[in-house]
Amino acid sequence: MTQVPNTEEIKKGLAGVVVDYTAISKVNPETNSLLYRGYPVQELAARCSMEEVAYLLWNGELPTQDQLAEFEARERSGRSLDPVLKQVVDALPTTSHPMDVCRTAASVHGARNALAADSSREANLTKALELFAAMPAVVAYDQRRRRGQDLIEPRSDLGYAANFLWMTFGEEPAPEVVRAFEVSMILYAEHSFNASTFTARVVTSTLSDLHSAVTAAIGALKGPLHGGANEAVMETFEEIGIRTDESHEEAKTRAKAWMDAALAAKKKVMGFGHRVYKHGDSRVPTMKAALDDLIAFYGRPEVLGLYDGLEQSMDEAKGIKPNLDYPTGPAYHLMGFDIPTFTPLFVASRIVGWTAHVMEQLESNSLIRPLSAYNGPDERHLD
Ligand SMILES: CC(=O)SCCNC(=O)CCNC(=O)[C@H](O)C(C)(C)COP(=O)(O)OP(=O)(O)OC[C@H]1O[C@@H](n2cnc3c(N)ncnc32)[C@H](O)[C@@H]1OP(=O)(O)O
Ligand SMILES: O=C([O-])CC(=O)C(=O)O
Repeated sequence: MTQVPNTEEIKKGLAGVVVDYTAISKVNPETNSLLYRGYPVQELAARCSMEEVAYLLWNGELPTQDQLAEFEARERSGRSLDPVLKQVVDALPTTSHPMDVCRTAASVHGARNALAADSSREANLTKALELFAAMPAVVAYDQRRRRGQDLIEPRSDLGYAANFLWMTFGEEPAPEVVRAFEVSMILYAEHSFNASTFTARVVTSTLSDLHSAVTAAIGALKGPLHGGANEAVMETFEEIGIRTDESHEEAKTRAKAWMDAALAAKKKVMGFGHRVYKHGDSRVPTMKAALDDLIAFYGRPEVLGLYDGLEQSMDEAKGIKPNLDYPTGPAYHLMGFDIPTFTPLFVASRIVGWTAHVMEQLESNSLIRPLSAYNGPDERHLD
């Protein structure tokens, strides 16, 4: 390609630009499908644990029973909140967003890691697993301290998803809730060259380290056009008003009226639309089924009414479909998470995808450095 920028080649937002190969996941908007290392994500969500999916994304194959046992043992041994990290978290104001706490925690993890500067695949696999194991404690404790509650120690008899809920709420979670939560974690784990993963790859392409890449990716995920949308969805539900005494139909009617007014005011409604999927997000049906199970479990038809009303009105007015952040928002609300904890939950899961991409980028690295077309003042000189 010529080094003299051709303005006709400008692709704002890199829309439609194919930047590199990846063998980690395949997003196919034509068939509305998503494969992790060749496996449909729906099959993985139905039949696998989050630990198995993490192993698959990092290693390319599902684990044997022995490999899984070893992997689980390592994950379980890394779940406690490092006392130094706890001091750092405690020193951060509760007015800060929990995503700022996550970003700080990832950075502190790197600064305290003996392997920080070692970017061999072996060291990166170790650091990725350590971060994956440790982040739930940060997310769970941060929500608890904001509620004036103490740290809960992890339980090594529970799987990743059940332990995450245990450390957040200090109660043995119901199997229905664990399953819905685990499905959300699996669906959030990986999605090719999305903005935060691309950020991680850009950082890695400079031969910087894994924790720097993850820290930067957390910053990219925070925005409401990306991961921050799951929080914004629930803020919309709250703005419309969640009335537990309302029927499905009553709630749906109010939600439709809210959406009609929002679209008439040319508002962008978070949780809808996607850069790649234009006919619906491949993950939504699976997460919607998990949300339906939660709604039945908690007996909350009015939440479904709000969900259906917004979705239907948006579809009728603009034909724009929900993305994954749309069903996860109300699902996390029903599970009892506070809204500002929603995007940190996404972080805890996406750490797997980001770090898989860090390792892949290093396998055939090329510095990521596109061109720009200058449109500032013509050359001029100091008087
Ligand atoms: C897990 C995830 O990160 S999924 C994404 C989460 N993000 C959100 O939910 C934020 C809301 N959605 C959006 O802002 C967008 O749909 C994006 C950023 C996700 C994708 O954006 P793009 O591919 O750049 O599409 P773009 O924003 O140009 O939208 C195309 C048209 O659809 C409209 N549109 C897209 N999404 C929405 C929405 N959520 N609400 C209202 N209108 C929308 C745009 O206004 C635009 O209309 P126009 O052509 O009349 O100007
Ligand atoms: O792919 C994207 O652009 C955003 C997304 O859905 C994700 O990161 O899961």
